Amino acid sequence: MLKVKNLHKKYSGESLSAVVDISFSLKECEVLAVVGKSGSGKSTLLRMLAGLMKPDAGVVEFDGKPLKNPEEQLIAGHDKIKMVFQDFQVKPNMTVAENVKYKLLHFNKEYQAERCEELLDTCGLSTLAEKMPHELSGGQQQRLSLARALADDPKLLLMDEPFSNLDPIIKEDLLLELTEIVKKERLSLILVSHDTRDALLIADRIAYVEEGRLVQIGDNETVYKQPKTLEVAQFFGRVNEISLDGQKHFIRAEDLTPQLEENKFEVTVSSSTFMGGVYLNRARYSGRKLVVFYSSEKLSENSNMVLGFKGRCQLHF
Ligand SMILES: Nc1ncnc2c1ncn2[C@@H]1O[C@H](COP(=O)(O)OP(=O)(O)OP(=O)(O)O)[C@@H](O)[C@H]1O
Repeated sequence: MLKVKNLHKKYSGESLSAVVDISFSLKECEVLAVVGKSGSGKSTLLRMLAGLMKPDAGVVEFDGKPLKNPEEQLIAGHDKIKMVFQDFQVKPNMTVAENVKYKLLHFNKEYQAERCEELLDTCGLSTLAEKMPHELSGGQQQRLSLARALADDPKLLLMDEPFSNLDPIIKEDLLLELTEIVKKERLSLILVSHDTRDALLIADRIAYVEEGRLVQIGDNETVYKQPKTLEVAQFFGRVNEISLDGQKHFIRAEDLTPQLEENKFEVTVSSSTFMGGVYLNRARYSGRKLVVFYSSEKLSENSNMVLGFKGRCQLHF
């Protein structure tokens, strides 16, 4: 449904391009997370996908037709592509239900009432229908923004760091609810995030962007287990660079195991920090080289132990 071909964008006055030759496609009902470090070009890409920013080069095709850029039409954007903004964009003087109905004004009263009820139910707002926006919590306001976006009957939702200002558990719940809503409404979703947990939680595929370039796109497990570069690997968690017998091995912290009889080496523990559920340990080997690994028990400082890793856990770039 969405095809992105060789997109390029450089802001005037900037020496580096914000988006460099990005191409990918998105299927119907697919959820794609675009991840990358701050300043890597994620938001710029999303704005071009929404038709809110003109690319310097390249095309965005939606349902087989090139997307019009803002200079080619009176109101920027596309009817079926909806960007959900973080700053809520709700009408402060209307109730929750009125806020949603306002988006349905061009329909008859009966359909308005029916669709409004359905959307409030979908977004978990039924009991709050008569509340004013200022009476809602942050999460509830985000749900209202979503309900309003859904009222426009989009086929593709675009979200830039949704729910980022909420508590982690509330955010996690909302993201899971969002996947259900997206499935129920048969929508595709592109979500921008710098948080790998968001991406793994919600996406079918992950796109990793670095310095404006699409470094890797693939299903979640592939991107995690077979990262194309060390940067992609490190974005998803701590990676140890271990030199053993003159060879370099890249091993995730969770794949370094005490007492394993494979690829073993001796370390001295320098710290063991409780992280809730696991301890994060730092240790030295071969003099001063650092490794990081997890354990279920607290380890004693300066204790010596043997760590190992399975050959199949090695990351190859
Ligand atoms: N309006 C602008 N004018 C000039 N440069 C900009 C503008 N907006 C973004 N940039 C630059 O373009 C690059 C990409 O920015 P963008 O906001 O797309 O990255 P991002 O990955 O979304 O970052 P973050 O995760 O911090 O939001 C950055 O170097 C940024 O400084």
